Amino acid sequence: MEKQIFRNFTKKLAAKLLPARDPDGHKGDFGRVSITGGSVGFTGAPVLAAYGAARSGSGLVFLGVPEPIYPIVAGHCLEVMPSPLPAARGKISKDAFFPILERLNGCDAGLLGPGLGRSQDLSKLMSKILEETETPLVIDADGLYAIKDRRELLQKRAERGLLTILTPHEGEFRYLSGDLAPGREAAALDFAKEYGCILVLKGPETVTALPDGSCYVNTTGNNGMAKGGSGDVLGGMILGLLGQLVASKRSAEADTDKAQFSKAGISEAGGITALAVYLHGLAGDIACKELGEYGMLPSDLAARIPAAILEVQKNQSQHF
Ligand SMILES: NC(=O)C1=CN([C@@H]2O[C@H](COP(=O)(O)OP(=O)(O)OC[C@H]3O[C@@H](n4cnc5c(N)ncnc54)[C@H](O)[C@@H]3O)[C@@H](O)[C@H]2O)[C@@H](O)CC1
Ligand SMILES: Nc1ncnc2c1ncn2[C@@H]1O[C@H](COP(=O)(O)OP(=O)(O)O)[C@@H](O)[C@H]1O
Repeated sequence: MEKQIFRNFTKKLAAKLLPARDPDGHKGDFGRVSITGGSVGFTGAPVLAAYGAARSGSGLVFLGVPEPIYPIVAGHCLEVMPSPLPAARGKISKDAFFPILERLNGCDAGLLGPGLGRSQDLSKLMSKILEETETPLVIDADGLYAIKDRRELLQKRAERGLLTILTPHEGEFRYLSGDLAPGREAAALDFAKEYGCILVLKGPETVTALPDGSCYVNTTGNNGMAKGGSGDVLGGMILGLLGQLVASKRSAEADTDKAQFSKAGISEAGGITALAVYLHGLAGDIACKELGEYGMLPSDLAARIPAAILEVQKNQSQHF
């Protein structure tokens, strides 16, 4: 009988899953991560994602955006390292394939999609990247739209032992052909099993489903987060924590192939993903207490990720 665990994610579990930080660690030990996104009109999404990753403990965060928005994005980046990518009509163009691939291949994890925009060329470009890179990937927002008709690429990555995490809200889940009729948990699990990916179905009580049939149901968050940009912060947080997981495996076993995710590895990645969802909601709850659900912004949430992590760390010292 397959596993079907509907576990409410608690602070105690968060404390257990929060990755330990080596006191002697350097930035390379805490994950190099890459974000690809942005377009004219969507300049905030990639920056919010980048700060979601940076505030979650990433050692190095790279951000690739189309050349026309590069000066705006760079003006919002201090710790994050932005670079301009070839563009056409305000969006990343197909000529960006090699620079994106090269950057991804040098990283522990990549995020594709925040503010990317939509076009046939972008769908082809994203599909080619999914086929070519072995780096673990988080796909969000317009990245999901880009691959909606090429979902077999997810199964192919899974067959090669490559990790892919998808983060749709219910609207995005529907156009990925997800069927919500059986209920959110069952729907997320069906999709994760069919495509061999980790599926984060966002909303109140976000569900993180794993292909092995287990899933986590989140317990944090509030309606002050129902504002454009909150999801972008979450994509970055998942990326940041995933990068740390991959980097820790890389340093623990010198000969580990970062591309291969065993069953145990996927289970760990699922735990880290659910942890990111929990911390994202907790940061939102802290922002809500201070600012209220009307006025709090996704950038306020991103600024409170450190407070959320500290609250979980306090629980670590109480229980372990
Ligand atoms: N500051 C920024 O630069 C922002 C950029 N954003 C970017 O805008 C692009 C479009 O993203 P959107 O999510 O707005 O795409 P859409 O608004 O096109 O959403 C896709 C579909 O889902 C429906 N939908 C939206 N949210 C839903 C929910 N929570 N539950 C059920 N159905 C829902 C919509 O009605 C639509 O049919 C993305 O690339 C995203 O990253 C947004 O995140 C907003 C902020
Ligand atoms: N009412 C709510 N309660 C708890 N969390 C919410 C609520 N509304 C939205 N969220 C969270 O906020 C985020 C919204 O992401 P998303 O729908 O992708 O929007 P966007 O990409 O525009 O930021 C998700 O993580 C979701 O779980």
